[in-house]
Amino acid sequence: MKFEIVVGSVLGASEYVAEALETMLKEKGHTTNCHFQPAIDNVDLTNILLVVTSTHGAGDLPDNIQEFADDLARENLSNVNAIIIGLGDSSYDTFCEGSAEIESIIEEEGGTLLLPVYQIDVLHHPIPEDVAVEWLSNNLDKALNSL
Ligand SMILES: Cc1cc2nc3c(=O)[nH]c(=O)nc-3n(C[C@H](O)[C@H](O)[C@H](O)COP(=O)(O)O)c2cc1C
Repeated sequence: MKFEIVVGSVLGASEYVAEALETMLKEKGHTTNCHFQPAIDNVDLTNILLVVTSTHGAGDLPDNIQEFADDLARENLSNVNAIIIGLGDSSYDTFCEGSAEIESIIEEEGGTLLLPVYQIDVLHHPIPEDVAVEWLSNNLDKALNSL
């Protein structure tokens, strides 16, 4: 399968997660395009959309993914299959709201989430790429079987 990995990050943690996921997916024989500065025109939405994003500000998406999210909300996503991983810190009462925003956009525009959103609390998982790789490895077959 082909994956478009779209990253929202301020401090780099989500980028590490995306890179680790990319390595794992390639090891399993999949193809990946990783977008650290995502632009809707460069993301092939016929592939599986894998969004990895943190939350910043007061529950906001990182700046680098904001325009992509706005553009995504203007698309018809009825043929889009997506997986979302959110990074956040549960000491904020806006825990992982950035990933929740992406989830809302995908659902409102008719897209399909292949798995429930996986939220990583960096307070408890200081190396988020480890749990992200473990989670996606364990759930990939289930996600792909639903296609
Ligand atoms: C200024 C600032 C604001 C943050 N706001 C939130 C927030 O509202 N909700 C949340 O869940 N996490 C919040 N976080 C935690 C980050 O999402 C978390 O540290 C994440 O791992 C950062 O990933 P990144 O390096 O990819 O940006 C905030 C972190 C900082 C430094």
